[in-house]
Amino acid sequence: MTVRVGILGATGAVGQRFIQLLDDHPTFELAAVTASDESAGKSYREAAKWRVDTPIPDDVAEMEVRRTAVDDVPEDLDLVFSSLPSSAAADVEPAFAEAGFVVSSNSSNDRMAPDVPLTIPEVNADHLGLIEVQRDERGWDGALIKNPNCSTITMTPTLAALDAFGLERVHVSTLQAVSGAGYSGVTSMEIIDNAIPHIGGEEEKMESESRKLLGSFDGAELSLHDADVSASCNRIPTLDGHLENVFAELAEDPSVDDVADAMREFPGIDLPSAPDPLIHVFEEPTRPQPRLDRMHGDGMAISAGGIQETSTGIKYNCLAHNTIRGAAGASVLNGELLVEEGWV
Ligand SMILES: NC(=O)C1=CN([C@@H]2O[C@H](COP(=O)(O)OP(=O)(O)OC[C@H]3O[C@@H](n4cnc5c(N)ncnc54)[C@H](OP(=O)(O)O)[C@@H]3O)[C@@H](O)[C@H]2O)C=CC1
Ligand SMILES: N[C@@H](CC(=O)OP(=O)(O)O)C(=O)O
Repeated sequence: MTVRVGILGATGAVGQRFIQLLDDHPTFELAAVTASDESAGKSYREAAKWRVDTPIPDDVAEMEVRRTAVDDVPEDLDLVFSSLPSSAAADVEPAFAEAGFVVSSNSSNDRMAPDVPLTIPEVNADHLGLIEVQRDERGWDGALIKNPNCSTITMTPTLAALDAFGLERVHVSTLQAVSGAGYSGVTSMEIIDNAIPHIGGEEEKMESESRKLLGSFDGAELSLHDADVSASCNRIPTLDGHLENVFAELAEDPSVDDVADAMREFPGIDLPSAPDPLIHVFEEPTRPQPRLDRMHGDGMAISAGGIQETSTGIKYNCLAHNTIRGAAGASVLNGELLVEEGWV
């Protein structure tokens, strides 16, 4: 089966990751790339400042970049990935869904909308059922689904594993790579020899998105998980890979081994881009590390380590590649789930 896909915002940092991940994909065939009006009409090679560590695929390099508008992309696209700035995505994505396109988006707008599935396939695939609610409420033939923020997606599979012991409260502190801010997001003068203890909006996203992902869907309505989540977000001078220190309080009192087993055995999913295992648990207290561990499972695995008991529960570290598992790879995996479950 071949699924014809397009990418909205294909020339940007996340768009380039999409192109890298879709090259030689077993199911998805890239049929259209869009960007801003300034790039439209150019070849992809001309329009994109290519910064990914593999060459631009030859066929993509010669593709013409289209305007990001419903009437400028082929009508027969089966699935559209979106990596637009959220300010542009807020109008564009609903217009595509209304016109009948199924949109798998990485942008932050609408992630918390009650009728928009926010999905990590291994954690809450059943939330895709919200598409029916969305179509009823909005009168759309297409659909809009989201993957979470990169820092949220790094910790949430480990929290899902811990929920077997009754997740009650989470404190998390992040050490986030500069690529999360985009190529020009932080200047070298700001970040070299430094750490910046604030990332606008990030803490609120981690606190709300994680509770939606871990929440339950009864077929009509989604309830947020009861856990209290508090985040503190920091930018550090790594290139890729967000490392996070998590402190969790649980209803039960599992041992370190119980927690490690629950993470190791947390089920993955059988989709082309899914890692196996989902969570790689290290015994060494000095792992995971961004440079050494961000490419586990081709950049799609979550790494965890340093699991210890505390006076109130459990603490550990976790890590994921922020622009692969945390961005383009997450949207591609959601696209694969949409195909598998018959929404595309
Ligand atoms: N989860 C994560 O870790 C990350 C998520 N993100 C999110 O992904 C999205 C994209 O980020 P990133 O790739 O860094 O952004 P970039 O600025 O690198 O790329 C933005 C893309 O959107 C296009 N674009 C910009 N404005 C418009 C517009 N008004 N209409 C149509 N197209 C437009 C650009 O085209 P052109 O080249 O012509 O300007 C480009 O293709 C953002 O929402 C960001 O927050 C980003 C990084 C990491
Ligand atoms: N804010 C994230 C990246 C990002 O753009 O997140 P979001 O997808 O929520 O907009 C970071 O700085 O690492």
